[in-house]
Amino acid sequence: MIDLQHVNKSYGQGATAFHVLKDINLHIDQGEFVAIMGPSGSGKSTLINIIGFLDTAFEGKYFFQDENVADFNATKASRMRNRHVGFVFQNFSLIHNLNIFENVLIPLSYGGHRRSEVRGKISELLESVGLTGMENKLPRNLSGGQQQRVAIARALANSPQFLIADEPTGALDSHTSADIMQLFKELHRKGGTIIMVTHDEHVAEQSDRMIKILDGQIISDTEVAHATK
Ligand SMILES: Nc1ncnc2c1ncn2[C@@H]1O[C@H](COP(=O)(O)OP(=O)(O)OP(=O)(O)O)[C@@H](O)[C@H]1O
Repeated sequence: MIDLQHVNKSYGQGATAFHVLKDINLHIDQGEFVAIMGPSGSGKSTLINIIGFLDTAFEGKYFFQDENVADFNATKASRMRNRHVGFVFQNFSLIHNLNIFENVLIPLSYGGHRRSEVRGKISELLESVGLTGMENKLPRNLSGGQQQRVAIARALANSPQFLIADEPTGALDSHTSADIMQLFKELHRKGGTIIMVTHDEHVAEQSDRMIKILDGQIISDTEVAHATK
């Protein structure tokens, strides 16, 4: 599904150019649960920005279901993002003056759905993340873990082909972090494709495949052994 071939990315030009991603070759299939690890500044965000169609200014090829992402213009990239990718961030990125229903509605309204049409869909999404009946609450009245669950429901709203989660447990205590990882594992069991960036080895070990990046290069790409699945 995701196929990066000899991808290079530099910021700036000429003598001041900074080569961030170096000859990245990466294939991710539908249904995989991948963790990307690496120290600060190693290029993880740059890589997931390319994978999630946020950045199309790179060298090399990125085939997403046989289309070369390098050929996308801004309109096409944003359409692909909205249709195919769900984003989950460390700080949840909820809109604070909108209630939970309205936060989950945002990606659906880009897709042209009206509020009345999606009421049932939003209840189902909230149920799937364990937040049944929370529609009318404001984000500030929820715990960090619950806010991340709302963000995950919002990311799933358009039934994306894959989720990109950038340090999804980075702002959570270890107990809540474990709960959120259980939710990701459940989504993965149901067939979801998840690409997660994390600094935390314990979090990465919950995935099925660990990719380590150092100085813009993939230095290892290994299957994670699970005692029980
Ligand atoms: N827009 C930009 N312009 C110039 N340099 C940038 C830009 N974005 C990132 N960089 C540089 O590219 C390198 C890789 O950054 P990136 O954010 O991809 O790393 P990261 O592994 O995600 O780090 P972190 O874990 O701290 O988020 C860093 O040295 C960073 O300073």
